[in-house]
Order: sequence, then C-alpha cells, then structure tokens
Amino acid sequence: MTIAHGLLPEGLRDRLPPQAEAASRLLHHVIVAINRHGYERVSPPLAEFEESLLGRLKSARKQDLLRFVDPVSQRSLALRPDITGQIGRIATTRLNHRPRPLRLAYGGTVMKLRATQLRPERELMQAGAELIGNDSVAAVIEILGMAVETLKIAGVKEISIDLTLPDLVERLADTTLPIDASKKEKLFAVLDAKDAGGLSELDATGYRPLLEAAGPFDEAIEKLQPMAEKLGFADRLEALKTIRASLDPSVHVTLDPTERHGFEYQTWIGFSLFGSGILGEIGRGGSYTIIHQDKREEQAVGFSLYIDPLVDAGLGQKKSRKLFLPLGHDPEQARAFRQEGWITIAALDEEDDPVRHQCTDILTGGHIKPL
Ligand SMILES: N[C@@H](Cc1c[nH]c[nH+]1)C(=O)O
Repeated sequence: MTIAHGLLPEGLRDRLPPQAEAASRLLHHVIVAINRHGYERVSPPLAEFEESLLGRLKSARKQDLLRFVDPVSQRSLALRPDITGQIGRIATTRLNHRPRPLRLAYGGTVMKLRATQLRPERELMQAGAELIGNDSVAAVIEILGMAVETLKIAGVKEISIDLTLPDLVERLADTTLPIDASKKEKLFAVLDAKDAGGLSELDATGYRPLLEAAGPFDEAIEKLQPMAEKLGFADRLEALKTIRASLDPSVHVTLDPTERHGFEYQTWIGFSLFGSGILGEIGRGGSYTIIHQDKREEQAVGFSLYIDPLVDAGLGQKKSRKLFLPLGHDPEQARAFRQEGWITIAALDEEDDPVRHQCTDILTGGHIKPL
C-alpha cells in the first residue's frame, strides 16, 4: 500500500508558522520562569530502555508506551510518554549524590500511545518542574504556586485548579472503610465512573459522600468534614485548606476527592490545571513516590504543563515588524537592525518586493520607512 504524499501517522502533525514559533517561545518562557525558582534544567533523551521508563515510579504502565526493538542493541526501547519518570531515574542515578530537596526543570516532546478525545495528538510538548525529596504541604505550595505563576507568564487568564486525593479511596478501603479485597477493583471502577448506583450494588454506600462532595472547594470541604473526622482523613482536608489559602484568590479551585484518571502514580495529592477559553487540561501534577535501585522510596512533588493547548489557544504569538532590505543594502547596517530585534527579509533579485513578504517597513537610503 502506498502512503499518500505528505500524510502523517494518526495523531502526529506538523507545526507550521506561526504556531511552531509560538510553541518554542512558550517553552522558553515556561522554562525560564521555572528556572528563576532555582530549578535546574535537565534534558533526558526521547527514547530509552523500556524497563528504565517503567522502573522508577509506582504504577507506570507498560501498555501506555510506544515501543520498538532497537536494531542496534536488539533491546526493547520506548518513547517517553511523560518526562517525570525520567526525572525520577536521573534523581536516583546520576544525581543521587546531590543533596535533597533536588529541584529540576525540563521541557521537551513526549509520545503517547493513544490520543484522547480532547487531544487527538499523540506527540505533545511537556515542560515542568520536579521537587525531589519532599512532598510536604510546603513543597506542594511551592509547586502549585509556581505552576500558576508560570501559566500567567505564558499568558493564561483565569486559571482553575481541580484538586484531588488520588490515593484516598485506596487508603480508606484498606483502613476505616474496609471492602472485601475481591471487590476493590470494582469499587475503583464505580468511583471512577462516578456511579452512585454502583456503590449500592457493591454494598459500599459509605463512599457516597465522596462522590457527592465534588465541586467548588469550600463547599466540598464542608461536605467532607464530618466524614473525614469519622474516618480519619481530617489531616488531608487541613492540608488542602492550607494549600488553597496559599493560592492567589483569583484562582478558581474545585475539589474532586475520588478523581484518579490521569493520576496513576500520584499519591496523597493531585491537581489538574485549566485556563478559560482553552480546551482541556493545560497541566497536571501532584505528589508521587520514586523508587531507588535499592528499593528505598523517596517522596517528590511536581507539575507538567502542556504547551500544545496554549499554542492552539493563540498564546505565544508575537507580532514582529519585518524590514525589507532591497538589493545593494549595507549588510552591516542590516546586522545592526537584527540585533535591535528587527526581522529582515533581503531581496534576492530586482523583482522581489516587500508586499510579497508581508514586510511592515522598507530600508531606503539607509533609513527605515514604514509601508
Ligand atoms: N507528569 C505528570 C504530572 C506530574 C508531574 N509531576 C508529578 N506529576 C503528567 O503529565 O500527568
């Protein structure tokens, strides 16, 4: 079968002007903003041994990887679906000797095996920060505050955060709200589907207040408080309240205590980030556990921002003035203009004209003249 000229595999696309430029500008702004908080950049490779991509985080899943056999090493390699796991690997190997907390920043493309309904692309650009060696409330406040600050710098207006407690259901199922081991997976599925009826069938109506509480932050906390005190997770609600109070009051916060989708490795706290007028999530993060080679566990917290939805919303674009340089212009003078920030288009022949190149200005007699 021949492949139509220019066709790309499902979920892959070319970024064209002006979006390609906007994407690299946004990535740069995001990394610089993260850097200013003392997070040092690392750049892991696009592909690595399949087992090292899976090995460092709890619950990283093989079925989420785009894998292939490397003809050179004959080993199974995979394209990274997420950079956080690679940061975990770096933290436990090459940077294992560095004092904690370790603050690392990253940015690059990731490859998902499957697209989602909201995001049909499989190749996405991710940029983020990981704080390794600490998952305290103070660490979460630093990470979430940075995520909000960075999104504002990227031009996002009206930021919303959806907080979640990814391991709460599991913790309750193992302790104060016990459920038969054989029913556990079913319970997770029913809660993931927000199926209150399913809870009755499972004889697990004790979990219903968790579903009913989901919504705006203050109301959700109020609804959860009695249950939290009775079932021993009031400490979690206190932590959430402190985190909420640290956030810019203009940020809209909701709480969905059972949401686990997309939080496969996050532990006590997770969050999704949204921006008004932007389709889908623009970032996600939370606390998680990194496993060392000697099986020792280390706590961490971080966030990843997704650059593509920001680009699609028109962010990162900059209107530049474009200067047409006719034949015979002075190259030294042109270089000086570029240093000042001008974009120049040099004529290639007598017929070349500034309109064809959408120039805003022209150089005549050594002077810039607006068109
Ligand atoms: N990398 C995760 C988010 C995250 C970063 N650090 C912890 N969690 C994601 O994109 O879903």
